[in-house]
Amino acid sequence: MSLSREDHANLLIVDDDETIQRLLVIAAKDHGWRPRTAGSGMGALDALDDSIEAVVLDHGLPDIDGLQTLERLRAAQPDLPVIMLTGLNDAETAVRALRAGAADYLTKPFELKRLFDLLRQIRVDRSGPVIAVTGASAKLAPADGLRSADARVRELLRRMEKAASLDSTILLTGESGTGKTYFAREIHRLSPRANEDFIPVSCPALPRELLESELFGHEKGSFTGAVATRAGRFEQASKGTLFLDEIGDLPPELQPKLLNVLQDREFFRVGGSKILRTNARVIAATNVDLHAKVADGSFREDLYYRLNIIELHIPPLRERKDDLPGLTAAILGRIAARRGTHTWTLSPAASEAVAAYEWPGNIRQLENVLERATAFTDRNELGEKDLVPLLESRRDGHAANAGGKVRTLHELERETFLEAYRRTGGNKARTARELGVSERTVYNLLERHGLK
Ligand SMILES: Nc1ncnc2c1ncn2[C@@H]1O[C@H](COP(=O)(O)OP(=O)(O)OP(=O)(O)O)[C@@H](O)[C@H]1O
Repeated sequence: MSLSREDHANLLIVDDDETIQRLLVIAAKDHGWRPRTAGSGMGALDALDDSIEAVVLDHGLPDIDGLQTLERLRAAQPDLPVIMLTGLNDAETAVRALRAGAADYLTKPFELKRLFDLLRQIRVDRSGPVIAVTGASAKLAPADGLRSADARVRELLRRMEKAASLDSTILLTGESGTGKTYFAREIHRLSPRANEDFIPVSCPALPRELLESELFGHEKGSFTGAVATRAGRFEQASKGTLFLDEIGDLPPELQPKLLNVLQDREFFRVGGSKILRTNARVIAATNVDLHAKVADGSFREDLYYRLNIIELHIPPLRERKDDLPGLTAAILGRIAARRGTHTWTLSPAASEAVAAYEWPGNIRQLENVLERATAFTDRNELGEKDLVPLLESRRDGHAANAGGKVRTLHELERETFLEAYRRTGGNKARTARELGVSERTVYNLLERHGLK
């Protein structure tokens, strides 16, 4: 183990190859860093202290490997950005490093310039309040959602961008309305498949037989109503991205079929006997705890691990309140652009009300509230009065018997439905779950009460 300790070092270089160590030290100094070196995983842990701003970590180390070192370093300092150096063609390690929280990875041999560009960006990210992610997305116009004032979300964005280029299956987790679909589209947009199709499929929206046919296609005559042969979404998305929303609702009968297609890329159409192949990249999303579903036997463990190659968890809005001003401005800008009007600002009191609220329906609810608040004002500034009545408390709305007046069943249904629908920020799947009905019933209710 070689370990050189310099006071106030801010970059830890971990590599057992002394030539590379020396090279990196010289380059680091040239780029204004104060390097410290370690030649092993345990050495890296010894060398870590609060002054270290970032780590460059080789995977092939003599004692504990780079991934284990990464895990221990991040357990010691959860926000520590680590750039992993992996071997050529070692995509698996790269994926595992990103899953374990690496900020980025580089395959050896790499250009020093690329490494120090990444390190510079890490510094910028850490010092600036609102930044755009680097790399592929920087070449495109940075989307609103790819900015964050929250360190945890910035890290997520970096991992997301990296994962976009890898073609691996991704599992997006997070509460309803946190932006899983939005992120899935962004991942597709940042991926090499950007010019191909992005095909979303909502698992609970269809009954089992139709979902199977939707995903895998069917042969003519394979069931009543199958009047013609139809290609499924896996075929259509073969060059692009297939987004499986609410994957936790995938019926048990379809889980083995999805597992097969993820493992072997092969499947049959419903009623078909010809093996078909697909190259679709799969992004799945869930707002339920799939672990718990595995534990209670309603979701296959092997499928869970197949889907969860890279997990990206989007925190709820109440845990990233620093992002509220940026998201509010972005959403207001979007509404203004759509309506062809000026945009709006929030008065200090309105901003405070927004910040104090818990946003159970997350970004979708924020969007709905801003849509409604801006619909009825001629002013450029939204005040507390424009917003507060739209921020419902969970206890509100139980007006089934308000004023002792007897309601018709139709009215009660409408109120109960609307309450759940608003509380979930207009999310149909979650409304369905809250009310214990199917998602199709939610569509019927919207229709029946003239809310479509
Ligand atoms: N980062 C963001 N910036 C701006 N708008 C966003 C962002 N994330 C999400 N949104 C908007 O918030 C709304 C809800 O997002 P989205 O549908 O992606 O959530 P979701 O997590 O997929 O919800 P569900 O689990 O209910 O399907 C969308 O209209 C989306 O455009």
